[in-house]
Amino acid sequence: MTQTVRRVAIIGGNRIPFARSNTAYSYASNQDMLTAALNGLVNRYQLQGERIGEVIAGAVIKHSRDFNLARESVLSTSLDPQTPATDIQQACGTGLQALMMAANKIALGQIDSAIAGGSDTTSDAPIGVSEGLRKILLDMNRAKTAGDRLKLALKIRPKHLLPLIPRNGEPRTGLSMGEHTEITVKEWGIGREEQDQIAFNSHENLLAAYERGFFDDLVTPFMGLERDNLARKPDLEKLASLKPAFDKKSGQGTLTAGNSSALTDGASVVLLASEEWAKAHNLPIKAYLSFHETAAVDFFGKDGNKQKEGLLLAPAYAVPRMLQRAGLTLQDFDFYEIHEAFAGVVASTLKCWEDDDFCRQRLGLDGALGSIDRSKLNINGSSIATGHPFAATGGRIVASLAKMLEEKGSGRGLISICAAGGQGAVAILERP
Ligand SMILES: CC(=O)SCCNC(=O)CCNC(=O)[C@H](O)C(C)(C)COP(=O)(O)OP(=O)(O)OC[C@H]1O[C@@H](n2cnc3c(N)ncnc32)[C@H](O)[C@@H]1OP(=O)(O)O
Repeated sequence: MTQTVRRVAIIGGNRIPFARSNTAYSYASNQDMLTAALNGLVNRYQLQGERIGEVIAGAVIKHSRDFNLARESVLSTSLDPQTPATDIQQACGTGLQALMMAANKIALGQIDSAIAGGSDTTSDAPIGVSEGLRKILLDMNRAKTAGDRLKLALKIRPKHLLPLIPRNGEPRTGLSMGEHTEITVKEWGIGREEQDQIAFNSHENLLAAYERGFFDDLVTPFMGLERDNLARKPDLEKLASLKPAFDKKSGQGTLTAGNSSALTDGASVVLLASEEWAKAHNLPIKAYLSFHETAAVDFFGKDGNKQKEGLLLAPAYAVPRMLQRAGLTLQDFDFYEIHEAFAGVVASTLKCWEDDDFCRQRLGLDGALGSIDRSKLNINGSSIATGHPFAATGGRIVASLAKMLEEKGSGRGLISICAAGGQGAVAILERP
């Protein structure tokens, strides 16, 4: 039996405006937000009653009540309830990873249509209870008599009541994403000025994109919010005046609240399909997802490995591997969408590719990949200005890039997303 691989079409996406945590969506759950993003997509492409091949989506910060978040959200929309749904998690790579998995099923002919995306909220982060209290509560739940329950309740001590607040940290190192990035920018000699300029461009580009109506058919208002509420008119002097946010003591810290992505709430989804399905539904194709790749790095020096790598630098490895498979160079792109976890990550990643020694020794190439034309980088803003609801960033980027390619008429765009756990997810979208 032979198996043909089909092209995977991006029809389009939808997201709700992203909100700085503890602001507009303080009382929204992941399910509320993912459902809103899905409903916007359903309305835009008239998918009411449609049985989609599969919905794949996830969240990084989840309550146990979320269960299969993707399925529960599907059941809250007007999609056919016979639409199967799968929940996934790959830290900040979740949205793009969901898309890759859905694309592979379409490419192999297992399904004809899919919706992929994600949702995240740090406003509604689960607060855990201490291990001691958890054990007592479980025992109380199993206790047969009121007396037994009371005996167990009397074991509760003040120390048991300390809550477990989730921390935005890397479990194996105990360092936050920002602390890791401070190490990376020092290693790569990335200065404050370059980081602030990337942040400035992000806000300026996002605001300009909103003004020219670029997001009119990509963003559905939610809970009274019409635009990403972290976007602000940028001011380089103000950016330069902000104090270091993660390295506060050494006097050498360069990451600030201005050049880092902020904790954010939001959700995004993308509709993808086979060409046949798109044609049968009379839906124009914006772009094709032609290549994708993931990579992981040893960021903590397992077994004394001295060649440990920057936590958020895995895309520096994933992109060259993907370029090799695609037979492309780093310069063969009209658009570069590099997720701005921190401006310092964008600058460090670009510097890796410009560095002859890095490319030879770590990537095994014949020489540096070279520079990109920075005027093609994140031209409609990225995570510093929009905000970064972890699992929703992949869908935001894919939907925006597909629309940019549609507007341009033809071309190619590179997506690069770094993720906690030392991982990276990257992809190429093309419009012939
Ligand atoms: C793979 C990945 O993606 S890893 C990334 C995962 N995400 C993260 O790790 C989140 C990182 N970010 C954070 O933890 C937080 O946003 C922090 C620590 C950087 C900043 O948090 P906060 O201190 O609460 O930020 P806050 O929004 O209050 O800003 C601090 C100040 O900077 C100012 N500021 C922030 N951005 C800007 C800007 N663009 N221009 C001017 N001023 C700004 C604020 O107005 C505020 O000023 P004020 O104190 O006078 O009110």
